Amino acid sequence: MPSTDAGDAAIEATDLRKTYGSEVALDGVSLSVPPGRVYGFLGPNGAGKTTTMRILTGLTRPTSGTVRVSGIDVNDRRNLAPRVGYLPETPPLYDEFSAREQLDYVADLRDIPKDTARRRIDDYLDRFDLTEDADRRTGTYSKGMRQKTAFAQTVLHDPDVLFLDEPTSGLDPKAVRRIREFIVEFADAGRTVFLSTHILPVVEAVADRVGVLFEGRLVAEGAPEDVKARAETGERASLEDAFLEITGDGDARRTAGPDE
Ligand SMILES: Nc1ncnc2c1ncn2[C@@H]1O[C@H](COP(=O)(O)OP(=O)(O)OP(=O)(O)O)[C@@H](O)[C@H]1O
Repeated sequence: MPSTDAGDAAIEATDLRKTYGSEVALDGVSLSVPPGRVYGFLGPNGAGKTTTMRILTGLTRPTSGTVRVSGIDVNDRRNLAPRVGYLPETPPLYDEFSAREQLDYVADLRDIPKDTARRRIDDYLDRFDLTEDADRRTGTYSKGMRQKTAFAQTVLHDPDVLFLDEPTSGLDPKAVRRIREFIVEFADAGRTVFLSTHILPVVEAVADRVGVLFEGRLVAEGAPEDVKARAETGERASLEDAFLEITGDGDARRTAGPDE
């Protein structure tokens, strides 16, 4: 069957606009992510990243524009839900459940067969060093333990496209590495990750493509090397240098010196 680039995209967003009263949160955002890629989504506070992710996962309706994920219109929630995992910035966990109960509960909601669910739950608990605490209430967990539990519940149904909002928030270096490894393995298996984070070294380590959102517009997009090349600091520029240049904070960085 002949195919087009648009038809093949894992995420295809066209001219997204979102207004809240007179506030313009998104002002014509279009993006396309092929399967098997990791897309790093950057932007300063208030740029519209969360709004974009909620629209891409069908949780918020855009004022105008369209989104297809895995070829499915995001308004078609019944067909979309099994294909997509979304880790929001503040993940929903029931304090009174243990990690194991929380994951069992999500497996049930997702109709994952019992044997598969048990195997995956044991695997994720082990992978994220939660096995020993798996039967303790999540309400007694540290922030990092809650984040790891939430990550496991986001991927438990084996989605095709993963939307991650600050997935390494509150995690120790070992757990950050586990998440990075997971993202790379996931993409190597032909699946897609849309990763929003302020932790630029994580993006540099895993992203194939980077988009920078600023005041509701995608102001830079490309391979991390190409986006970095936009920084005036030249060859040795980091993604952070480029981010600060692109979002207009380059002056602050350049003038900060030992005299200040
Ligand atoms: N429900 C809402 N009602 C009114 N304004 C909103 C709402 N949600 C978001 N906004 C506004 O839209 C803009 C974008 O917010 P959004 O949360 O998407 O930014 P963000 O890039 O995710 O920021 P951060 O990095 O701080 O999480 C902000 O000006 C915010 O005040």
